[in-house]
Amino acid sequence: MGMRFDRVCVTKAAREILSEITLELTEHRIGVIGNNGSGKSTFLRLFNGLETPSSGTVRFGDTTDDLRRHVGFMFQNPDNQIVYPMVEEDLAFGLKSRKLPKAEVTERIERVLHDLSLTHLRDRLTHQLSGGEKQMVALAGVLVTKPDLICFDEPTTLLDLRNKMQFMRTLATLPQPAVVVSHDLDLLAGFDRILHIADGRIHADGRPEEVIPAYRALCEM
Ligand SMILES: Nc1ncnc2c1ncn2[C@@H]1O[C@H](COP(=O)(O)OP(=O)(O)OP(=O)(O)O)[C@@H](O)[C@H]1O
Repeated sequence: MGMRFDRVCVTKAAREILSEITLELTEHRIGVIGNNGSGKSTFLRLFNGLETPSSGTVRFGDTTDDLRRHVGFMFQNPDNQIVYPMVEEDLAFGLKSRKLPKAEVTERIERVLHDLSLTHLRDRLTHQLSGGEKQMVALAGVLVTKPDLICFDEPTTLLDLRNKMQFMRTLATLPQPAVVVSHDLDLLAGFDRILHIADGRIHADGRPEEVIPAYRALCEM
């Protein structure tokens, strides 16, 4: 099961931000690259309904509804994602609407904190965390919901080398497919498919060993 974009356009303030995007995405790891302002974040937000197309359709499998239930989203800025004062409360928040038994909520939180080596942050105040710690807590908040697919918008920008490596290990072991927008081209090198977006269109679409060097060459011109 994958995402399908059919002739998707997004227009804002009378300007076309994304134009006629038609794609079927079934690969396990998909990277999205492109210059600032090219439309990458707008494209990614379409995956879970944070953005709606001005025309065209976005489907997960057969459904256009309830994309948010299927698709988890990690924001570029973790402050957009963390809402509760305590880390543990914040992680439980994402599970509230799912009406899970309390024991399962606790078990999921403990497991994710352990897997990300974040157990020491469980009782910390979220507003006192460093940027990188917040980014890791935001990742934990996505993982506890066990989405079918996960979108990451610039997930490593605030991370130090240790946490970046932790993130990369986590990404490598995630069972779900993931779509990652990043300017960190090394992060995407081992991916299955890379989309290069330029001026709101898919400029190139293929294997990283083809698309990334071509993008680098364009940037050097
Ligand atoms: N609400 C809005 N109204 C008008 N223009 C917008 C709006 N949201 C985004 N844009 C414009 O759409 C374009 C694409 O923005 P987007 O954030 O998708 O780019 P991006 O490729 O993710 O950029 P970056 O790499 O800098 O994060 C930009 O020119 C931006 O200014």
